[in-house]
Amino acid sequence: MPSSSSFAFKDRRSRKRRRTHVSTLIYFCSLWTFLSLTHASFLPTSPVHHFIHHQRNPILLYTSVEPEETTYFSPNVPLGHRHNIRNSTTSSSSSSEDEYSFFDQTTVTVQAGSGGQGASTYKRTKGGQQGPPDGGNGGRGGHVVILADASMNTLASLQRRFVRAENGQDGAYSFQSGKSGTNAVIRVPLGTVVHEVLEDGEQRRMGRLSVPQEELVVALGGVGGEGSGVTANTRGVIRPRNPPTKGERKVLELTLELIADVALVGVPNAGKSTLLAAVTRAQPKIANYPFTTVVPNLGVWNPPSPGRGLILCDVPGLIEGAARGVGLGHAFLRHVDRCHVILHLVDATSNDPIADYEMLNREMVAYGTGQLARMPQVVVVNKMDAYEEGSGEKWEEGLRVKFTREELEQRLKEVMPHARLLWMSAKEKEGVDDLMGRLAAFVQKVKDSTSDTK
Ligand SMILES: Nc1nc2c(ncn2[C@@H]2O[C@H](COP(=O)(O)OP(=O)(O)OP(=O)(O)O)[C@@H](O)[C@H]2O)c(=O)[nH]1
Ligand SMILES: [Mg+2]
Repeated sequence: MPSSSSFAFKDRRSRKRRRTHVSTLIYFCSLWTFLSLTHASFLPTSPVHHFIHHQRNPILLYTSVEPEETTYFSPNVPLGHRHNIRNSTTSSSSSSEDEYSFFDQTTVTVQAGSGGQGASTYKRTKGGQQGPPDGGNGGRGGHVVILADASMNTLASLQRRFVRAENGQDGAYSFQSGKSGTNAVIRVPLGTVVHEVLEDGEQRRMGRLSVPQEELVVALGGVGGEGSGVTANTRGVIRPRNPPTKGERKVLELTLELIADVALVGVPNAGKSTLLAAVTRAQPKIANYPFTTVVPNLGVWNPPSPGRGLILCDVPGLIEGAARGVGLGHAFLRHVDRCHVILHLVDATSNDPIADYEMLNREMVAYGTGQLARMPQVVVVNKMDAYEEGSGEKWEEGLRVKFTREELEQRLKEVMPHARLLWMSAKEKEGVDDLMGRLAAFVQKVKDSTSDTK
């Protein structure tokens, strides 16, 4: 039988335990209320939390339990996930913008470095007295230099719109001249022409970079200030008389001029890039959709036996209205203009190869002063493998030929100014060597005749 004192002890103990429980409960309830008001998103979802959070920051609203079906951009997608989606769409949209802009012309502002200050110091003699002036000259400001880089083929990488060279360092005591500022180097592809844009909007040609590693100084750095020091050439001055000068600042327009022997011209998907890849080491993008090429690609074809090679320019596909600028036609036709010979590729599997051929010639005649119309043209029908026997697989791939080979040849010759028509398959590399051999001889003839007439 428990004693009365032990009963009293137990009673006190159980009351104490109850009190502890109640105070713990009160503590958790108040903590709950506090957290729900301040950090609602960390807590399990309840309509109250939703409401509070929604009011404060609807963008950050998401449930702690991910909904079964998440829709992109829904506020219910966890934040990290949503960020990924956003990033990927932003980057893809910007890259597609990049792809469809034509980077052969850009404007850049350059600022050469200013000269450093000349020092105005005096030699300290043993007794702490001031000796003769010993200030060094300020360093020269860095120049802005344009450098021809053979590994580049567009101005696309020139994202910086403002280029600044380093300032020269200041001179110091004991005849220490300041270090010259480092030059700023702008790398551009070969064939870049540099113009200075003057204040009245007029342009002054500064030069063209055509040899690898060629340099063009476009903005001169400022001259360093004169120091006070006595040297063999200067008598020493109490205060430097010639202050440093500022570096030049210029607005430059850079234009990429591609000069090739042969321009590969054709409607989108004709196989121009396939031909370039087949005969040169260039690796243009090739795909079965129009406008795969958006920037002209250059490639060098080397003949099998030693001789003169050919520079080929794969011009992006041209469409109706190109001469008026449709589909960046102006920019592309400008490159055709600078070549010696046009290689006109006709796609045998097009819906209407003859209409394509005539349309392209119309555009070339309409472009500029009509000089493209006078440019010699070699016509070649591509994708002749589509006619080959057993071309069943090709039909499955969706290649269709509207006319037989003879019909197409006859119809083309009816609209062509001459009867020299070549056939090839750029993909299967059939007829390609023959074409290139003839082309090289023809280009040489054209070059010889133009140099004769000059
Ligand atoms: N069967 C066959 N397909 C070819 C031939 N030449 C090119 N193609 C295909 O035609 C499609 C277009 O080729 P591209 O070389 O990208 O055409 P492109 O003229 O450069 O096209 P754009 O850059 O859009 O102007 C690709 O799927 C090639 O594989 C060929 O001789 N035979
Ligand atoms: Mg192409």
